Amino acid sequence: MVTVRVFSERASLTHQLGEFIVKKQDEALQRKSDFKVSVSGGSLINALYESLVADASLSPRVQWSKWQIYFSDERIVPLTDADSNYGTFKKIVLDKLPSTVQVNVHPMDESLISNDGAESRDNIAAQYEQILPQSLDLVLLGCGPDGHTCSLFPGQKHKYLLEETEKRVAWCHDSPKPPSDRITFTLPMLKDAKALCFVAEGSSKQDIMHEIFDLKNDQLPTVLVNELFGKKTSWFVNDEAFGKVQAKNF
Ligand SMILES: O=C(O)[C@H](O)[C@@H](O)[C@H](O)[C@H](O)COP(=O)(O)O
Repeated sequence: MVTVRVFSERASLTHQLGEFIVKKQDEALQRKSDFKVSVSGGSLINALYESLVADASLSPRVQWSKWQIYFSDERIVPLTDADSNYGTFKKIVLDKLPSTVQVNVHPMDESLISNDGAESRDNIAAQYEQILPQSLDLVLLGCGPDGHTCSLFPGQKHKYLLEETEKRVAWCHDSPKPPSDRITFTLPMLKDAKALCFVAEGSSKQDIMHEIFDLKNDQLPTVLVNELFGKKTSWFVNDEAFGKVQAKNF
């Protein structure tokens, strides 16, 4: 059973998303000295800016210096490339913070990119796995119109990613969403996280929301996440994305 929150106003969605994240931060900081969170790419990053930076009632409650920030998936490009999830997060969120704020961010090691070949790609994933904690306090996720999350894509060609039981970070090749070369958290990494949170907005997500929440097509990575980790999984969606969903219980 997942928790789904549907909003008609963008400002309410981003505010409640921010409240949710700050609550997870505060709970983590009651137990220990830092808050370990991972971020995905795509439209989520703009929502995070609205929630955590632009929202004047929430931004003072974000204890950035205690955050350890990782990436749920990353495109294998230099960190300054327009396609880099780290680069986008830096530009949209981190660069907007006052210069006095210190944040601990853990991007992919870009010095490993120049070597070609499968072995080196596997090594980038393995090296990223090395720097990850055993358990993240919160994993922030997007959902693509094909039902992917992180860089776990549906379909036979990418089944190896969903079938991974050992590696916590894997190399995703031939991604249907460019760029084609990526690293991604796998299900074992998501399994050990304390909480998972999806954000999905807009009419381009209508058909896939229907497939996820009404048809529960278990070939979709997002449905697998809901089924395997439902209790700790929350969705923040808007009316437009949820326009075709009939289900009332999730
Ligand atoms: O690096 C990536 O491509 C993302 O991490 C990816 O998994 C994203 O979260 C979804 O594709 C949703 O993106 P949108 O919200 O932009 O549709």
